[in-house]
Amino acid sequence: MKIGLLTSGGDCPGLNAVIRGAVLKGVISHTTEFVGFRWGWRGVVERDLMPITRHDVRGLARQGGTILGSSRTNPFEGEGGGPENIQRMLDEEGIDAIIAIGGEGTLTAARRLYDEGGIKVIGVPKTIDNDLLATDYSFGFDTAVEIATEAIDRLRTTADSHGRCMVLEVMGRHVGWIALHSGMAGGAHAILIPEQPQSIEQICEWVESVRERGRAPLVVVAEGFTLPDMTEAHSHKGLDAFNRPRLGGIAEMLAPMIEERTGIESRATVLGHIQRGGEPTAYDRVLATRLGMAAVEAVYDESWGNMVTLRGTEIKTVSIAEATGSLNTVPQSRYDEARILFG
Ligand SMILES: Nc1ncnc2c1ncn2[C@@H]1O[C@H](COP(=O)(O)OP(=O)(O)OP(=O)(O)O)[C@@H](O)[C@H]1O
Ligand SMILES: O=P(O)(O)OC[C@H]1O[C@](O)(CO)[C@@H](O)[C@@H]1O
Ligand SMILES: [Mg+2]
Repeated sequence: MKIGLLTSGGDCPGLNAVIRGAVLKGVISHTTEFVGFRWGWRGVVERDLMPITRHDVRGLARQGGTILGSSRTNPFEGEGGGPENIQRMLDEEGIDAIIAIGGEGTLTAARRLYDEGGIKVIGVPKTIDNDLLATDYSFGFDTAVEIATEAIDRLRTTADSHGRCMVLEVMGRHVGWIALHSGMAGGAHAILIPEQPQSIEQICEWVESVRERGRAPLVVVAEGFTLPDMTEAHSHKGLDAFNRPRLGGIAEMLAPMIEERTGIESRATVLGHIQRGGEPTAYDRVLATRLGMAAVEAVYDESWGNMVTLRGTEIKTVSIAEATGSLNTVPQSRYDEARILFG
């Protein structure tokens, strides 16, 4: 059995741990050979691959990024794209199956390749945003929350020194999980997420009540948050490779609005890709390793078109089609719980 691995979409701490988990499981429990496609689906379409041995994955569990590289290439486009060309390439390379590690887009593409051309593919979900419905948690999320929480802790001391209001922007294109968890962990005085538009008046009310108690207000905002009069998330950095607006900058918009209305000197910090870089936490290393191992088992079970997933504490297999239908948004009850701590 020869398996091709690829990592696609935005990178995420834990991708290398998945690769290591898969390779060790395959080599130790079976006699699997592995190759890696470089730069996600681009490596599939352009036949850019490299062998991966047990030696190559040594020490990888703690290494951030992905040794294979990633991109947002569409596997249905280009000369070598589409199920027929891909199947021909797999046959010529002697590759029996693909394990695609990626977010909702990557997994959707994987499922289409299976549905439309019978490509033998298994998915592994990744996203720091934790927005995939079929998995209770995705690896990378815990690491991002740790980094954001550390940022809040650091902002708090400088905010206290100057009596300033700090607005920290974290990632979260469609959902506010990183903001919610880091905000709760760091004791933020307001958490603003895409699922819950809030008026500037309400935000300022929270900020002023913090000041009245003699504290320096700390607001955490997800990049996808909107004020009620905004029709889409704030973006001023153009489009990404898949023609979606690059988000970022809502904190820089909110901080002067807060300062103007409350008279409290305010500062914005955009955490950005720092949340996606560096070593994964122990939790993410374990989760990613288990998912990598389970993906290899799913290949031997011929569970094509499915992805591995965390359900409670168990790793299960679910249909990608089911998994990518809608997003894992922050439920109202979780926001209401956090809201008790605001102001
Ligand atoms: N419906 C689709 N059909 C075919 N290809 C798709 C589809 N959706 C996405 N893709 C391809 O998969 C690539 C990866 O998707 P995307 O850029 O959304 O990353 P992702 O895997 O969802 O990770 P991230 O969490 O960073 O968004 C896209 O750039 C696109 O080329
Ligand atoms: O790496 P890029 O293309 O800037 O993507 C950024 C996006 O990727 C994510 O980090 C993960 O989907 C989002 O939170 C963010 O909007
Ligand atoms: Mg995506």
